[in-house]
Amino acid sequence: MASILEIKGLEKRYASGHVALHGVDLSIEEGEILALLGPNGAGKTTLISIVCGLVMPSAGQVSVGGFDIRREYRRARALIGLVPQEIALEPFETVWNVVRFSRGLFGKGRDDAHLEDVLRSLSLWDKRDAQVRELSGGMKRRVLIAKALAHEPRILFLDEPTAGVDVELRRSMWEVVEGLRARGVTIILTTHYIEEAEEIADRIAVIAKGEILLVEDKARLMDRMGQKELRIELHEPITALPARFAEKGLELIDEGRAILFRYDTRGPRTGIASLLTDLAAEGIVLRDIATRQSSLEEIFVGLVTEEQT
Ligand SMILES: Nc1ncnc2c1ncn2[C@@H]1O[C@H](COP(=O)(O)OP(=O)(O)OP(=O)(O)O)[C@@H](O)[C@H]1O
Repeated sequence: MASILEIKGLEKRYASGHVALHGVDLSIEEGEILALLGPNGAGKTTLISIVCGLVMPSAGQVSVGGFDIRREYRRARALIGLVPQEIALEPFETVWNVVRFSRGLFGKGRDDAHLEDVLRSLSLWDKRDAQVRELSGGMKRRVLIAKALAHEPRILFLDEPTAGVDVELRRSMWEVVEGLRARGVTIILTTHYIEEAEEIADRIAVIAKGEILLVEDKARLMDRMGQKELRIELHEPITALPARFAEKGLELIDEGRAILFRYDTRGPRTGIASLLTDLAAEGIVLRDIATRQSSLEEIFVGLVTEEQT
């Protein structure tokens, strides 16, 4: 599939001397959802701002749909929709005018059918004549998305779409993103909520201290780096694990009612079979066993900590 965004050797040194981006390379395929995951201050907003032409890069190249963001700024920018972190909307303007003006700003001709389609897809059609100030926080966020889609961009940036919103609103934003994906919009979202990346992204890029630590297909990442946990419920609680088990990295949890065993899915042997035999030999009777894949959160924390040590 063709790439819609190409970033090569991107550097940003702010006037303060702070290096916010350090040799970033990234290629985004048309139609995918990429989550740019990183802790506070990692450089996510700086990266988006450069692609959108709001911040000047110190070095490197960025092209959107084949257009260089500096030499062919207008053509590149026309392909991008940006949903900023902060809600900045004119309170007395109607929803309809917000999207109509935004389309006009990009020099696009009037297309009421497209705007209706965008508003309907974001469940805002009934609110088209309402003023922005009358809307709930969740609706205002959706208006920001509608505004960003008004000029028919091919790529949409969502900068921390759910920062500071409650769990319910976060879920409804995820549904909106899912709907946009179904319409073929390429989406790059920044987040420091791992749960968010895990839920909606096709690929995950991890950024820390201005460097991309990895970019990988979500499922493959979880598979490659994933550890599994085996939780063994005991029939009777025990006070301590026999010494030979401590060496295997077993942990006694839930006040002696369960044992936790972490194993690597990539190894030639998991060690589960011998563990179960050994437990039986010690007279430990099992009640139930369950396995769990480690979450992206554990993978992420592992990566960022590895980088810092
Ligand atoms: N205008 C600026 N001048 C100097 N330093 C800046 C400027 N803007 C950002 N920075 C610094 O660059 C680094 C990256 O900031 P950026 O906002 O890109 O990070 P982020 O990953 O988006 O963080 P957050 O998740 O907190 O939004 C930070 O250390 C920040 O303090």
